[in-house]
Parts: sequence; C-alpha cells; structure tokens
Amino acid sequence: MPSRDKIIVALDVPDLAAGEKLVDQLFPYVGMFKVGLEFYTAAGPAAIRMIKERGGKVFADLKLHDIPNTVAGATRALVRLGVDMLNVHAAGGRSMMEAAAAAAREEAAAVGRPAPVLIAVTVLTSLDGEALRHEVGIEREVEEQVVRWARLARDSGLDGVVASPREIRAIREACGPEFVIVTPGVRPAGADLGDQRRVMTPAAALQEGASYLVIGRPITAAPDPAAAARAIEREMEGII
Ligand SMILES: O=c1ccn([C@@H]2O[C@H](COP(=O)(O)O)[C@@H](O)[C@H]2O)c(=O)[nH]1
Repeated sequence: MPSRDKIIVALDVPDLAAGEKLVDQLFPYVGMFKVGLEFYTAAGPAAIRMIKERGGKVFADLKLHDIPNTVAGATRALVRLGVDMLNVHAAGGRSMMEAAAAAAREEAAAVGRPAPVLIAVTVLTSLDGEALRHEVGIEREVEEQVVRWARLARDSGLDGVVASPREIRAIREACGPEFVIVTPGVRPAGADLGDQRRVMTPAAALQEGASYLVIGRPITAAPDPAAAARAIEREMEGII
C-alpha cells in the first residue's frame, strides 16, 4: 500500500470552508480524511459529502458511545452517508458493539455498498497510566486495558481498534495480522506533542505494524500542509 493510503488526516476545523481548503490542498497526497467531533458538530453531514464529492475517503471519528439501539441508529445513518470507516467506544461493551456491527452490515447491504471498516476506541492517546488509574479509575496498565478492549472488539465482530502506537505489538499478538489498528498519537521527531501523551514518530508507528496513522496538527497546522504531508510520506517510504 503506498504511504499516502496509510495516512488519515484529522480535519479538526471550525467550519466547512476550512475543511474544504485543507482537502483541496491535500487530496493529491492523502487518500483518507477524518471528520471528528469538532468538524461534524460545526458542519454536519455536509463535511462528509464535501470529501466524498472530491473523491476522498472518510473516517467518521464520532466515537459513538450510548445504549445499543441508539448506536445502531447512528451507525445506520453514517453508512447511508457513505463513510468508509467509523468508530464506537469499546467501553460501551459487547452488546453495543455487536449492535453497531450488525447495523453496519445490514445497512450497507440495504444500500448496496461495502460495509465500512468498524473499529473501537480503546484508551485515548491523551491519557497516560497515571490518568487512567487515578482519574478514570481503571486499575490496570494502559497496555493491558487496551488489549482487553481490543479482544472484546474483535469478539464483538469489529474489524479493529484505535490505539496508540505504543500498544500495536501487544494488540497484533492478541488479535492477529488482519486486525485493523488505527493509531493517532503520531508526531514527527521534534514536533509539539500538544495534548497527546502516548506517541511515536510516523516511521516508528509503521514499523510497529500500524494499519493506518491518524495525523492532525503536524499537517493541518503547518504553514504548508501539503509539504508537511509529503515530508511524512517520504519518511514512511523507507519502511513500506
Ligand atoms: O485516542 C485517540 C482517539 C482519537 N484521536 C483523534 O486523532 C486526532 C489526532 O490529532 P493530532 O492533531 O495529530 O493530535 C484528533 O482528531 C483526535 O480527536 C486521538 O488523538 N486519540
């Protein structure tokens, strides 16, 4: 897979015009874009349609987390919008994830499209072990909790997980080579970490076995986003 197809650019922008500008700058170099909470809340389904109209793929990073019936309904709506990947929180449990998987499968068949890749968010990459234990109240090491949720996601019929690059090896060992591992928390050497806590460079994340890298601010906040994306791709070329 060429490196451009391994990168998912996080469009964390306040309005449709800002999203359009970035997609127009980046689409030749990046194949998939992530619409997350900020962009979707600001622009709604138009954010997804704008990317699809330009030929890009969409990861709807809405981190669904609710009772199974509600998550199934939201999943069906996202499938109808034509997203290529979407996610739910593993913390929602088995019934919720099974409901999402069934809804994705059934709605995709009903509209005659391939089912989107369905993944579960594990431990947010902004949390370190200290915060997981003392703030969230989970008395396990981060890696152990991530693998626990990855197994649950797999057993609930999901295709993969969102996790930090630091847990990739353990997830691969537990869930196998076909399991999709999407990793935010990616920072080129020397880049500002911002609110991220569990990070690796793009090349290191790829070497660990990531399926896709989610990269936002190191590309979108750069003076020339296309140049920043291409520099990251060049760093990755040597690994693929
Ligand atoms: O654990 C998670 C889950 C999702 N994200 C999202 O990824 C991007 C990362 O953006 P950067 O600017 O590269 O930090 C962002 O949209 C998050 O909502 C995550 O970071 N960690």
